[in-house]
Amino acid sequence: MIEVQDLHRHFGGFRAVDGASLRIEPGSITGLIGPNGAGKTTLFNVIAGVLKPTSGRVTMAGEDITGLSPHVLFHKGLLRTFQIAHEFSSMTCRENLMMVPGGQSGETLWNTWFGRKRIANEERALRAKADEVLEFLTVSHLAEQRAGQISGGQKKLLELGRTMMVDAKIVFLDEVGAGVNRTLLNTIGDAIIRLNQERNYTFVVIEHDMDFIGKISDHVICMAEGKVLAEGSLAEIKANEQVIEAYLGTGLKNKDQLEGAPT
Ligand SMILES: Nc1ncnc2c1ncn2[C@@H]1O[C@H](COP(=O)(O)OP(=O)(O)OP(=O)(O)O)[C@@H](O)[C@H]1O
Repeated sequence: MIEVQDLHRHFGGFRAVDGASLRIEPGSITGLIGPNGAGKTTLFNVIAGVLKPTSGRVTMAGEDITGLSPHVLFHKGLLRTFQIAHEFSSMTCRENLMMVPGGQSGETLWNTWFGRKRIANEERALRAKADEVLEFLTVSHLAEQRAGQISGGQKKLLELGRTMMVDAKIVFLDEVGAGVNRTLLNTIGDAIIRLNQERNYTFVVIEHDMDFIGKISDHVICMAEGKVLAEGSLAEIKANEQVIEAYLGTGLKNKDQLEGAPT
């Protein structure tokens, strides 16, 4: 379980996260919603070690993980997805997946000279794992395609695939649906549900698309002005007066987001 206690992240005098407290249960898929500027991404970045908190505490299975670096959290199985870095865009999708686990033997000169056979075995295993991931995500046909040339939605799938190359326990996904067509969004949603049910992944997903949140989440948390405003099922959240007010208060576009109308 991840427990966030009274977390703050300020930028100068501005309180992007302003005393947020929440729990993420193991094996759950939590949808994190809230109007634009609510502090969702900042909260993610603090939990995943990308930003240091101003104050507050984050624990994982009782262990204090506050302020640990993304690298350390990665090895504990907590990760957030990142866009494919520009330098990797000329590599194929398979190669992008094979790059994920750090510390392969091939990385040192010593091993290059003395461990050719082991490196070849490792590479074979990585390649097989990458192909298994692509198959799981139903995108085996992209194996040889350059990552820079696939669609935005396919990139999101590849980002999700990278979490499968390590033993991820908790994955934070930020706006998986932005600019992704409905068919691919369904594929991403199905992959999230299958990873949760078949491989016991825990997910926390930021998304403005309420249909998507409704489809995948078993628990929804709504943030506004850096705080947790309400928790419950999507239906409960949508009916919550404070939530409606928070969305209304930040403009019509945000209200439409809550109702699931096209924006
Ligand atoms: N590095 C930064 N420096 C200053 N202000 C920041 C910084 N990062 C975020 N903010 C501010 O903090 C607030 C919360 O931003 P954040 O991106 O966390 O919100 P969000 O809920 O993810 O919004 P959205 O749904 O629009 O992506 C915003 O007002 C934003 O402008």
